[in-house]
Amino acid sequence: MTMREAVPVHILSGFLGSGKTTLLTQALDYYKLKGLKPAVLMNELGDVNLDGMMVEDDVPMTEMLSGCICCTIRGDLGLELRDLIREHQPDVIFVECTGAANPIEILDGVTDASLLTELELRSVVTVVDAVQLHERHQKGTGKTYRLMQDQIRCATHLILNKMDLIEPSDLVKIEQLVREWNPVAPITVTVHCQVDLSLFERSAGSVPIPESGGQKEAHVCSHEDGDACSHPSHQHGHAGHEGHEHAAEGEKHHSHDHVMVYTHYFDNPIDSEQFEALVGRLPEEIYRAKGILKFSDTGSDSLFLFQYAYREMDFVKITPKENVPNVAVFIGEHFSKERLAADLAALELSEGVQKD
Ligand SMILES: Nc1nc2c(ncn2[C@@H]2O[C@H](COP(=O)(O)OP(=O)(O)OP(=O)(O)O)[C@@H](O)[C@H]2O)c(=O)[nH]1
Repeated sequence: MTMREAVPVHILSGFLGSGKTTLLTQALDYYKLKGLKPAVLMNELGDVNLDGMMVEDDVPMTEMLSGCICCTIRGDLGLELRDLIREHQPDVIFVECTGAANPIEILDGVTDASLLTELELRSVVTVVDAVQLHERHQKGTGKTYRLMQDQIRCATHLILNKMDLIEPSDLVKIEQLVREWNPVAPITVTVHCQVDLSLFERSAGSVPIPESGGQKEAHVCSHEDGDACSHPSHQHGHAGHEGHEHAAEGEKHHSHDHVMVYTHYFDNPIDSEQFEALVGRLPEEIYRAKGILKFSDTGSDSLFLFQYAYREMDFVKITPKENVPNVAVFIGEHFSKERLAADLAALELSEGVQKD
């Protein structure tokens, strides 16, 4: 067997809807333009991979669905990465975490000792939704806020995204906040994640891999209590939160245990205006939604990729090559799935009534 160099791996982290897929698609184009072969491991909480629709067919992609790689399916991460490498021999791999994932747990999976010769973790890039962070900071509490903190702390690069939605005066505050939590990672301020993509190449060696046996204590995060992570590349002890070790695996709490997902499959096309009105009325506990929708009022065969992230709605017309489900995924905390399901079903019902 010929020895290949270890494949560089980049972890894309960031809260739900912050812009990870937006960054990923640009990074893939960047590598392809250089004549290189990128691959993707994508993890989604829901049971359909809608973000995967944004990745072109020539990019090898492994999907880990219906769970979060940072906990429920973490054990499979190393195996999936290894299979991806052996099957496709990519030049670089991007791991897109679910927005609810704590990246430090994924670091654990990626730096598994048995993988050391095959892959090399190069960076953890966290995309920060500046609007969400700002608003949640003003409230100052909540599990989501603490998860965002962890995602920021564990990054080797920070992308402060959605600047078009932020007042310049707030930007200063957000930058200060992020700096407090992560004093070392370079920060890039962006709209639609437009960064100099050579950052992925410059990041060489910034996340040293533990030497043997995984040395898991070197990068374990305590999320529930808002503690700092002791990251291998920047062991930043915060006042009162010195580098710490975690309790045993079974005692770990995950800061996204509270995140709920509801997936709705539509049997029939629905009215676009009624759907928009419904999304406009969603409770604030539902902070992310996406889907592929077939509307009854926008011409024949019109399919739309639907995005909703922190009260911003977006519809893009798509023409998929294969049959795709008519589906919407809703993600949030403590919302009533039954009520949402009933509201969505009512859209289909009212369609039927209109047609009769
Ligand atoms: N206004 C604005 N919208 C943005 C910006 N960046 C991304 N978006 C939009 O935000 C939505 C979510 O972007 P994604 O890239 O899918 O976010 P994500 O982090 O991959 O989302 P999850 O995978 O669900 O966690 C999309 O509708 C994007 O078009 C930005 O800078 N400004």
